Amino acid sequence: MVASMVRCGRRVLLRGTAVSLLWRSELHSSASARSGLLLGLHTRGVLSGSFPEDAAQDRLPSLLLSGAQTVYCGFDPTADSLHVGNLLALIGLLHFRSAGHHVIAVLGGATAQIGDPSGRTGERERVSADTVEKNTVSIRDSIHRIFTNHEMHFHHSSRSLGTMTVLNNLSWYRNRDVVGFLSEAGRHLRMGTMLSRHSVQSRLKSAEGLSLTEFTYQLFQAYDFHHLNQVYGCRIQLGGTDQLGNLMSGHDFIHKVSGEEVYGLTIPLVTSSVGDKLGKTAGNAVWLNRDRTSPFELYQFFLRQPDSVVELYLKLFTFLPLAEVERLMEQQREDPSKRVAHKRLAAEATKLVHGKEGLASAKRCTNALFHSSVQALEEMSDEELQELFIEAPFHELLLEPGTTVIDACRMVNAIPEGRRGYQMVSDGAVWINHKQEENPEQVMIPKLHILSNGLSLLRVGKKNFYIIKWLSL
Ligand SMILES: N[C@@H](Cc1ccc(O)cc1)C(=O)O
Repeated sequence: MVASMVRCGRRVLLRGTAVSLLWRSELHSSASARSGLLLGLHTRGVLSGSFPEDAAQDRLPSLLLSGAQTVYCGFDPTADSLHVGNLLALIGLLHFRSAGHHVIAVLGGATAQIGDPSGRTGERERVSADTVEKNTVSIRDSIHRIFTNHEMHFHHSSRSLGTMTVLNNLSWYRNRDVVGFLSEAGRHLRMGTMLSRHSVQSRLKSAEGLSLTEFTYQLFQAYDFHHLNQVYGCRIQLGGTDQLGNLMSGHDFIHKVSGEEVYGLTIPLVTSSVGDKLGKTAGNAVWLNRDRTSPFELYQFFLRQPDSVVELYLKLFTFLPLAEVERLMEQQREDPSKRVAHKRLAAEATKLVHGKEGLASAKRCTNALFHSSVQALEEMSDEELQELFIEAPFHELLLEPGTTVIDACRMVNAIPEGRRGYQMVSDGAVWINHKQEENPEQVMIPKLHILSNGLSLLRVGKKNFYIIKWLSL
């Protein structure tokens, strides 16, 4: 069993007293709408630390109370979809937006081509400019979708939301000449400090080492922060705990250029007990784009989480008030077999990522698969059915009058040829639309064997599924 935990949650506990004092002072400073945001996020576990470390004590809370701030977080489009691990950073931005602050998601069209060495044991394979561009489009869409879902389903307060902007950092590097950039920007970072970063040190010590390209990464992320500071007045950057070095470089850079105080806030990296990033166990990443991970799979991923983490995940991955989380946990303790907490977690997270329709699809698929519901099967679209039975071959067949069960099985090569196949059906190995069918000569009957959406779900043995879409002339 994979028990999960928030890795830097431990760090928070170690420094517990100091940190909670830091965030608590914000609560005392004002009762205005934005008060308690940092404390609230820290209590939920969404924020784990800040840079400068003592800023969370008074300067940062006062800044947040002084008026709407601009907060940013960056994502490198090295794949065509974000994954569950990135969801927490988006949720962090959404909390700030709900509190009336303006948020910017930066897509690293430029930085994805450099490759961030933070948290990586080896150099990334180079991603071509074309691929990065395609990835950027698909990730931009998913970020917009998630922000819209949040606005529609999770922002219940009368307070107005801050703005949300998605930018691509390639737009400010595309026309920069390399000599100009190095001679201007490069001067604001010191080699000694850059070399001391954990991401650099750990790689320098490894057999693979670190390329110059990767080493320059922190300069780019620092410059991004500076650019957003100049253009949008952005003074806060969010990032995973592995981003701390990059957040510090941004802080140093801006401090050198303008003397302005800016802040970094870290979000815990959620890892499984075996140390994998959340959702990346056994090479099976859980993605936020439907064509990679269906709403049903995402729903099941949260549903399957061990009991030990469900409370934490409700705080991290949903916007439910803490009192509601507590109430759910009480119900869960009363009757753990009902899995109320898991179900709510799965529903909330799926609705955030895929909207109401996505959640309905996840539930339909769950009913069709695990509760053998024919009605759910009947309501499913071709796309859903294929998502559900990812491995199952999909066949489009012409429905001729008199087609029998054995004909259908043979047409999709579900059973061996000849006598053996015939015997398998008679022995009860074949199920159509969740009903056992033991008569090979039985004619395929509409409504029973063929659902009103023109589909038949054929199962041979325990888990060999075949989807047939019947076409009639
Ligand atoms: N370095 C970040 C992504 C990022 C890119 C550009 C930025 O300006 C900020 C962050 C990561 O790998 O997660």
